[in-house]
Amino acid sequence: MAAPNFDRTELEALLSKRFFYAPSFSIYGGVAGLYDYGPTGCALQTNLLTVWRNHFVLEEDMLELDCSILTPAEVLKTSGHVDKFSDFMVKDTKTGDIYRADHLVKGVLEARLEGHLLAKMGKLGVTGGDKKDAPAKPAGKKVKKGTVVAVQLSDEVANEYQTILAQLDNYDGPGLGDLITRLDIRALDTGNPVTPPVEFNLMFESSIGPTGQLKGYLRPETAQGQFLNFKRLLEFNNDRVPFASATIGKSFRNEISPRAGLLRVREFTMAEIEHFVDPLLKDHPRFAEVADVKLRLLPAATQLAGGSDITEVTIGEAVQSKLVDNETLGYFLVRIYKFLIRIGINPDRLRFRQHMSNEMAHYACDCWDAEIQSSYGWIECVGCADRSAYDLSVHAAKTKERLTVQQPLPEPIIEDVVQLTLNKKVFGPRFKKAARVVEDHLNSLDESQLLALQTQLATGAEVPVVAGDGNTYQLDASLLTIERVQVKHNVREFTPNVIEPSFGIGRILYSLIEHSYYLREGDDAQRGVLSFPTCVAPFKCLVLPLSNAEVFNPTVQYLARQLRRLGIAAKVDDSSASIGKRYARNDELGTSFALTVDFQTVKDQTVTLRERDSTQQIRQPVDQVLVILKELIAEETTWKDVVAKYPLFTAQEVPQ
Ligand SMILES: Nc1ncnc2c1ncn2[C@@H]1O[C@H](COP(=O)(O)OP(=O)(O)OP(=O)(O)O)[C@@H](O)[C@H]1O
Repeated sequence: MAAPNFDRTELEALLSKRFFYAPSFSIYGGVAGLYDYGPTGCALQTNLLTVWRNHFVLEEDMLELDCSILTPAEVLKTSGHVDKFSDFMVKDTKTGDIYRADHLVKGVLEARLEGHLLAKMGKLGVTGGDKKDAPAKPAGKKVKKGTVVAVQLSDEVANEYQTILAQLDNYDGPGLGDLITRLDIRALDTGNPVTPPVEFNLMFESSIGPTGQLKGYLRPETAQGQFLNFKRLLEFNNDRVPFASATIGKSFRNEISPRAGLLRVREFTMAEIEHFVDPLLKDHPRFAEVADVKLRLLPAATQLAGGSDITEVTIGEAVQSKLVDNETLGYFLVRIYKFLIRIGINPDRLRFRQHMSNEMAHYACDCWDAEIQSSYGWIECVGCADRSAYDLSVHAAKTKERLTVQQPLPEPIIEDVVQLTLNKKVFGPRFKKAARVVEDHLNSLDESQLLALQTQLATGAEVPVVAGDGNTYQLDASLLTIERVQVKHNVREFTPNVIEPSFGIGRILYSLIEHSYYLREGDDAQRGVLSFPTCVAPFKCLVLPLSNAEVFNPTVQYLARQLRRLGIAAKVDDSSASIGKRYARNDELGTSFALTVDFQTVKDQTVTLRERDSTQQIRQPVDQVLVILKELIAEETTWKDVVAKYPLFTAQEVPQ
């Protein structure tokens, strides 16, 4: 749902005019899901990432990495992406248009509910939907695109639709297929029937090197590079956990149907953290600092009951009641919240949604998405999952590298274990080339399986086993011994668990733009303003001479030089447009402050300083204004404090 009076078309026109971002390759017709950032969007993204680095990497003492994007297939096979990183798609049976299955179900059910609402109000409504957002037409009826047909549903059916929508992320492919058949879900744009859902892997495939033999993929997330460097990172951190690594970089996903601007693209910047922690010690040393922070939570249980009501609790309470699995996960939820608020996300349009069981990877023990509400609805912008020991374990098993922590124990521990010892003199000659595969099979047996084998061997019989190559081998008691022994441990060895906050920067950036946008009454028309907090504003200060009269040049040049020296991103606008127009232009860019040089400046070396949102101005000597500006940008003072200290300068005193 959009903010009141919000018009996305107007905002998109502003973003295009002020070159925040634009479709890539547009003069060749463009490619869906690929965007170029212009000077304004680039500056906004850079500032957002600077805040991110300060907030996470510096504040939490994280180890930043920059790893390869091109990834050998073997790595992503081991991580599970080759087999499971997919979404379900359906095809319009007549036009061949492709839809992501869950998005189609959502679009159709939402349109039916909207039609139901209109019918209840006794109206035939027309929504402003365009082709891509067009609600479903009733089966078989020809209806103009963008039209919602008022069709009253029974309360029972309407309730069922609400419940399905609340749980949609919990449906797998077959589940979506059942819904499509049972509810007669049809293509949004044509009303034609669609095919059953089929799985589509989202990774872009490539080959590395000239032979084409080494298959690879463009990485779909930055996490794997961090896991593969775990040993080096651990050593860098003096062999101790917890610690966190972080990466900012591009990821690639061949999205089935990218239709929502920056929110669903095929190439995007991610900022990901992997926090490695002892599985037995998931408390967090700084949890007390955040325990009282209240978050808006949407628990899995609420969604499974078909609801969407927010539970507002402190993170301390949420962890204590086990709603949030552990302190470290809770700590990161608050840190994510604070980051998003800091850059200007509206806290009332931010919630943390817990994953339902089917939605969560089988190895994850708890997962929450920071969802931000925009005109596109509630959109996941940050995922925060406890991935347990999955990633390090699978890479260790595949590569035989020890991706574990060895922790010296204060007191040695004596442990009873079942030990397998091979009689190598007999084992090697007996199995020859197959010795390795039989040994691997035996090593893969757990204690109870080993004990069962020992019982069988003790009878003196030959025992057949099927090894990893699919062949059967005969074992007898001369080949091995299995016994219970006591082992003394001086170190504890464990695979750390990983808590992973994963940020989609483009989604955050777009949501921030929507939350910052408002319209202000101008002299002739309403003007858009992007009210970015100064820390992320693409440009902090505009310098403008009243006109292009020569007399203003020395002060304008002086101000520009001083702002450069202070490291303040500024723009000089000496175009011939009126002052009002130039202010308005910069309000659209989200520029926080403006310095105006006028005839009085020439007389007494004073300039005006204007603040974007209040449009208030003060007038002070040039060097004094620079000091004030520096303090404002460093957030050492606020505009409220400034106007409490210096008299306001009224607009009519600046001729326009
Ligand atoms: N196609 C995309 N375009 C832009 N950002 C994306 C895209 N896919 C994922 N992200 C961002 O990366 C973050 C982490 O990715 P994750 O794998 O958790 O997303 P996801 O659950 O696959 O997203 P979705 O269900 O929306 O496709 C998301 O929170 C989101 O901000």
